[in-house]
Amino acid sequence: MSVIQVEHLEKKYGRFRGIEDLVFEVRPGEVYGFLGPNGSGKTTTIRTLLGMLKPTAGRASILGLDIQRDSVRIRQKVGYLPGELNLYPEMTALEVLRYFADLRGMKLGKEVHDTIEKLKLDPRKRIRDLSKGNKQKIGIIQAFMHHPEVLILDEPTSGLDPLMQYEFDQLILEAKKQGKSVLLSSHVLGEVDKTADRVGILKEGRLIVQSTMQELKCHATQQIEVEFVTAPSQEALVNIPGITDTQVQGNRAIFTVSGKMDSFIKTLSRFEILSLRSLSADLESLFMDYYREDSHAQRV
Ligand SMILES: Nc1ncnc2c1ncn2[C@@H]1O[C@H](COP(=O)(O)OP(=O)(O)OP(=O)(O)O)[C@@H](O)[C@H]1O
Repeated sequence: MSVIQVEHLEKKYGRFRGIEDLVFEVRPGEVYGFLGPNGSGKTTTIRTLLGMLKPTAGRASILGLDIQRDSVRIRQKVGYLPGELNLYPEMTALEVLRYFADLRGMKLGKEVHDTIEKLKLDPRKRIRDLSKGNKQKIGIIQAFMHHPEVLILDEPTSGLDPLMQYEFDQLILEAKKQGKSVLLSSHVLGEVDKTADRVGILKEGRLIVQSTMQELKCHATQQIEVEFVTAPSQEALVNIPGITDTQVQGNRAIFTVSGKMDSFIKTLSRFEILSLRSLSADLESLFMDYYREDSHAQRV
């Protein structure tokens, strides 16, 4: 059974499009990266799933509960981080976290204090004195604190520095290890690529692509730097299937490989090779292509 099941969900704001005909699922123990540029409908989807907005068509369920009928029970079972967090400015970080814990009938345990430390949040500071990133940490901690089976996080890492992004990834990977399911929205692929199993890309209210991260990586171009024992002739390196660009300098070459590596590796095996180094896959530019192009292709 899917943990989140979305069937032809639509939300219009009067005449204006929010989301249209959304179909996707989040499976048990899966991290689903919900990606899209500004205004593509990520927040509308999440707010509809949590019963804050009424869908204009379609249906969805979370843990088998209907998003319209059972929204109160859903909210109890889900850890939610809203896109915009409104916190009382005069309270300290710790007071706010205690307040969230009280709402859930729990005490702040050692685990929460450990996370406060890991994320380097100063619990004594007042909300009004905290930076955007530090406020975001409070949002993240409250979403995880009651050990929910499902996490729905709207742009959780906006405002976090790379070190904190790393700590956040560890929290997500730990939750995944415990079998939890996560819907993680972002407008940047790099924010979900260490944790997501699958991604869905939204554009103008519609899902234009669904893919596993593995498959997405297969479609991304990748640069491979090869050092040959003796410089190969230029002719020997042209027309290799899957190679979109080759730069040769002396006995070194950088190949831009698109898709599968198989033909490339087989061609290389004819040469005597000193070293081979993979430069990182260019996922970001693949992602930008999806944002730009009008494709409505659907890959799963
Ligand atoms: N209350 C509203 N009334 C009218 N249109 C709205 C309302 N809220 C959102 N929209 C529209 O719905 C569309 C989707 O917006 P939404 O906020 O869901 O996108 P998003 O992907 O979360 O964007 P961002 O990354 O900027 O937060 C946009 O065109 C937006 O203008």
